[in-house]
Amino acid sequence: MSNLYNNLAVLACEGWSWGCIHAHGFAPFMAAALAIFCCAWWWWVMKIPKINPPLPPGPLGLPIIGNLPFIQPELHRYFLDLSRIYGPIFKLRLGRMIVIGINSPSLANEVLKDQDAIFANRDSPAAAVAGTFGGLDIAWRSNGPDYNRLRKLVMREIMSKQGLDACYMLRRREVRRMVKEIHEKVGSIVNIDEQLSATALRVMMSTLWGDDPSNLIGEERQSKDLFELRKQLDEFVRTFAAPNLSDLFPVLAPFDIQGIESKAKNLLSWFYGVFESVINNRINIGDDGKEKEKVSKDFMQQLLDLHQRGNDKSSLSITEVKALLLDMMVGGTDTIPTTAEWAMTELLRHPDKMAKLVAELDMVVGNQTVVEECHIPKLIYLDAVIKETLRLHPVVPLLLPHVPSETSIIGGYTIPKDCRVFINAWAMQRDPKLWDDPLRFQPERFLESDMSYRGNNFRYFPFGSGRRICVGVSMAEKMVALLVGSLVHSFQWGLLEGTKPGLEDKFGIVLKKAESLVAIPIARLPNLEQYQ
Ligand code: HEM
Repeated sequence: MSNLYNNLAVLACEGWSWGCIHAHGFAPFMAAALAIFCCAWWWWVMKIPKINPPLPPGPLGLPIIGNLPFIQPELHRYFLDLSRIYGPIFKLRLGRMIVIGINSPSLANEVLKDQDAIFANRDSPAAAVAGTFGGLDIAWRSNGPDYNRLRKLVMREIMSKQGLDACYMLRRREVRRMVKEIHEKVGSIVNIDEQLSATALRVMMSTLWGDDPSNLIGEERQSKDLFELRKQLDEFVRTFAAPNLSDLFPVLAPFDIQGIESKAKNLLSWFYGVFESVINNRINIGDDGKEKEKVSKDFMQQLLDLHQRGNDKSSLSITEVKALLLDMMVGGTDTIPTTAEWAMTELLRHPDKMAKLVAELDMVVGNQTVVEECHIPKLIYLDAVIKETLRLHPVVPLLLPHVPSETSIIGGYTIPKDCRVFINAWAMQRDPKLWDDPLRFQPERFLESDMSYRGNNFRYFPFGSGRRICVGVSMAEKMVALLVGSLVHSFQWGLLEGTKPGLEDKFGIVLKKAESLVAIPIARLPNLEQYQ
C-alpha cells in the first residue's frame, strides 16, 4: 500500500514545486484554479445526501479521492488512532469506497452476531475475482446458498475431527523433518522463521496432496520447487494486498491501469498448472488399484471424492476443487508459522514462562518420546501460551473485510450497503479497558478462563466470529501446538549474547514480525532416534 501513498505524495510535491517555480506568470491562473477547486469542494460536500441516522463520523477528505492520501500504512495502528479521535465507529472514504472501522466489543457483537446474516458478505476485489477463478473459493465468495454449501462441505469433510485425523501422519512427518533439520544445526544460529515457514508450507502441501512435496511437480521439479512455490504465494498475497484503482474507482476497472488483474491472472494460471498436474497425477494413481492403497487420505483425495459424487448436492466442480486448494494454501501457509514464531518470541523474552512450558512438556510427554497430537489436549499451559500469543499478535488483525448486503444501522449510525467493514480485533485484544495490564505476556490469564477460538466473546476473537469465522481454526490449533510443542520439547533455546527478540510488527494481510527470530538450539532429548 505504501507505494501508492508514496506515489501520491511524490505527485503532490512535484505539482507543488512546479507551481512555485512558475508562480510569477501563472498567479492569476492559480488563483482562478484555487477558486474553482474551493467551489467544487463545497459543491461536493453539499451534494452528499443527508442520511438519517447519519454515517459514522470521520476525517474530512478531498473531493474524488477522499481520505486516500492521508492513510497510514500500518492500518491496525492508524485505525486505533482514528477511533481515539472519532470514537469506536468511524468512516473513511477512499475514492468511491466507504470504509467503516469498528473498535468495541459491543459494536463487533452487533456486526458479527446480531446482524451476522447481513454482514457476512464479501465483495471480491478485482484482483480476487481474476485470481480465484472468479471468486469461486470460500474466502471471497459472496454469502448465499453456494457459499453455505461449500463451507459446510469443507467443515464436514475436511476440517472435521475425522478429516484432520486422517492426515495427521502427514503433518507429523513434516514436523519431524523440521526437528531433524534443526538438530543438524545445534550450537549454531537458527532462523526460526525460515524453519517454521518451510515446514508450514510442506505441511500444507502434504496435507493437501500427500506426497513428498519435492516430488510433486514431477518433471518440472527443477523450476517449480518449494522455493518457487513460496515465491509465487508471496507474490499472490502481495498482489491481493496492493491497493487497486479499479476497486476505488470502478469506472477505471476496464483499463486495469496498474496491471494488477492481469498479474493475478498470470499467477492463477501458474497455480492452475501445478494443481492440474497434481490432480492428473492423483487421478492416474487412483486408476491403479495397488498405488491407490498407498495414498493417505489427504485433502486432495477428499476433495476429489467430493468431485466424483457427480450431480449430488454435496459434489464439487473441478474448478471449485482448485479454488479450495488455493484458499487452503494461502490461508494456512503464513498464518500458522507466523503465530508459532510470535509464540517462540514471547517465550524467549520470558524465560519464566518458557520454564513452565518445559516443565509441562516433561510431565505430559516425558523425555523418551516426542510430542504427538494426542498429547495436545493435556498440554494446558501450551494452550494458554498460544491463546495469549494470539491475543497480543492476532495474525489477521482487522479480520477480512465484511460487506453488508443491505444498508443497516450499527451503533446508531447508518452503514451503507456494499461498504467495507474492518473490525479491529488487534486493538480490542490490547485495550486497557478490557484487559488487565494488556501489553504484558501473561498466559496464566487463559488458565482460568473459558475463552475459546470460537468467537463467542468479543474481547477475544483472533479467528473472527459468526458465519465468516476462519475455516482453518481446528487445523491451526493443532498445527501451532505441534510446532511450538516440538520446538520447546526437543531443544533448549538460547539467544545471542546481549540480545532480546523484538516485538515490532509489519502490517500486511498477515501481521508478521518485522525481523525474523533467530536463536541457538541445544538438544534436550537423550536418544538420537528422537531426532530422526
Ligand atoms: C493461526 C492461524 C490462523 C488465524 C489466526 C486465522 C484467522 C482468520 C481470520 C481472522 C479470518 C477472517 C474472519 C472474518 O472475516 O471474520 C480468517 C478467514 C479464513 N481463514 Fe483463517 N486463520 C488461520 C489459519 C487458517 C488456516 C490453517 C486455513 C486453511 C487451511 C485458513 C483458511 C481461512 C479461510 C478459507 C478463510 C475465509 C473464511 C470465509 O470467508 O468464510 N485459515 N482466518
